[in-house]
Amino acid sequence: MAAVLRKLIQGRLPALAGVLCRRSGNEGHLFLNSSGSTLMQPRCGYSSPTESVIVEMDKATGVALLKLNIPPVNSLSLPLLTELAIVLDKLEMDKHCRGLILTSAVPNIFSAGLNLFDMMDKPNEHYSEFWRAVQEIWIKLYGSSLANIAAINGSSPAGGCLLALCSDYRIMANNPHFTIGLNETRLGIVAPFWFKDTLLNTVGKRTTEISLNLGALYSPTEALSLHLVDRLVPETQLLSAATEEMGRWLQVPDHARQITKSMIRKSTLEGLLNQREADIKNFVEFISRDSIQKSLQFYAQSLQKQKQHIHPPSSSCRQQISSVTFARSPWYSLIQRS
Ligand SMILES: CCCCCCCCCCCC/C=C/CC(=O)SCCNC(=O)CCNC(=O)[C@H](O)C(C)(C)COP(=O)(O)OP(=O)(O)OC[C@H]1O[C@@H](n2cnc3c(N)ncnc32)[C@H](O)[C@@H]1OP(=O)(O)O
Repeated sequence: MAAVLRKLIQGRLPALAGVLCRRSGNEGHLFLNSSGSTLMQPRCGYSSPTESVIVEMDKATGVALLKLNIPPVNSLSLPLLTELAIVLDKLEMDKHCRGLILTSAVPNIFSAGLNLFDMMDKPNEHYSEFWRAVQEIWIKLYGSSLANIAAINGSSPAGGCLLALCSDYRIMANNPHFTIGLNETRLGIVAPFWFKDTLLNTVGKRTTEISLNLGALYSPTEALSLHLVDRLVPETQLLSAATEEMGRWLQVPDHARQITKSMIRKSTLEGLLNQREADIKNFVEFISRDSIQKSLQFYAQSLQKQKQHIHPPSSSCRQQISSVTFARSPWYSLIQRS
């Protein structure tokens, strides 16, 4: 396949060769070096020593099922991001692997997004390392050469939603208790430009404007209507639906699908690749501000207080979910106090 890609890029798509050469530090993904040769490392196996990331490889189909497994909420901590990066690299380098289904081993939660505690009360060096790891996962997933389907089997706020948005296709369990969206503004923080771009590429400008400004979290039905997800299925059918959908993606020859995907995503990826260090600097400067730290602390405390004061939603009533979500906002805490 490397030879085919080389030929295509050198012969028929010369414009791509220059564009795709920049990510020499991210071997095995959709990127080629300037001479057109692939940057993939020798093929090797993979494993997840701590089982935070469970990988089940179907050798017959070449599809890897990757389950995030950090109870209680699959929050994306520095160790989890690091482990996930290693697993993604290994899958990308596995010549038998053609597709990836991303899901969660934790009931009712896909991922709660970035670990709040990695963004609170830490030295700047930690923020910097953490943000580089977040960038790395986005680059690896959004730029993956594998066909990638998210089987969203639970709530998926903020960074959890971003993980799902990196996939080529999103199937969500149709459970009205689950929510999905980029809710950063509700925490008093700002989704970085590449979160915004990933959403924009998926749902368009107007929906992005509304969703990001309001920090909206959507029910599965709402998410479907906005094309934030592509399909809803009953929870029990999620994995079979994802596997069936994967079959459709794998009917397309890999090289054609990969080059098409890279053409569509490369300018968005380059947006970050061209300014990673500046983006890290911005993040560290932003997150270490006293006002932002206070917002995050309010928010983390409000999550914990919910446990003491609010019973978990017991009916299928969406309104209840929305009010719980809003009640978790630091702004709500402030309103309550005044
Ligand atoms: C000049 C300007 C330039 C601008 C530059 C911009 C630079 C960048 C800015 C920064 C951007 C940063 C981007 C961040 C993206 C994120 O992902 S932030 C994280 C957002 N996540 C959330 O809001 C989700 C919060 N969690 C929930 O809503 C719920 O927990 C849940 C719906 C996921 C699950 O609910 P439930 O099952 O009821 O569990 P809980 O009891 O709520 O939680 C259990 C347990 O987990 C803890 N927890 C929850 N979420 C997180 C998390 N994200 N991180 C760490 N821990 C979390 C929760 O506190 C509970 O802990 P205890 O058991 O009480 O100890």
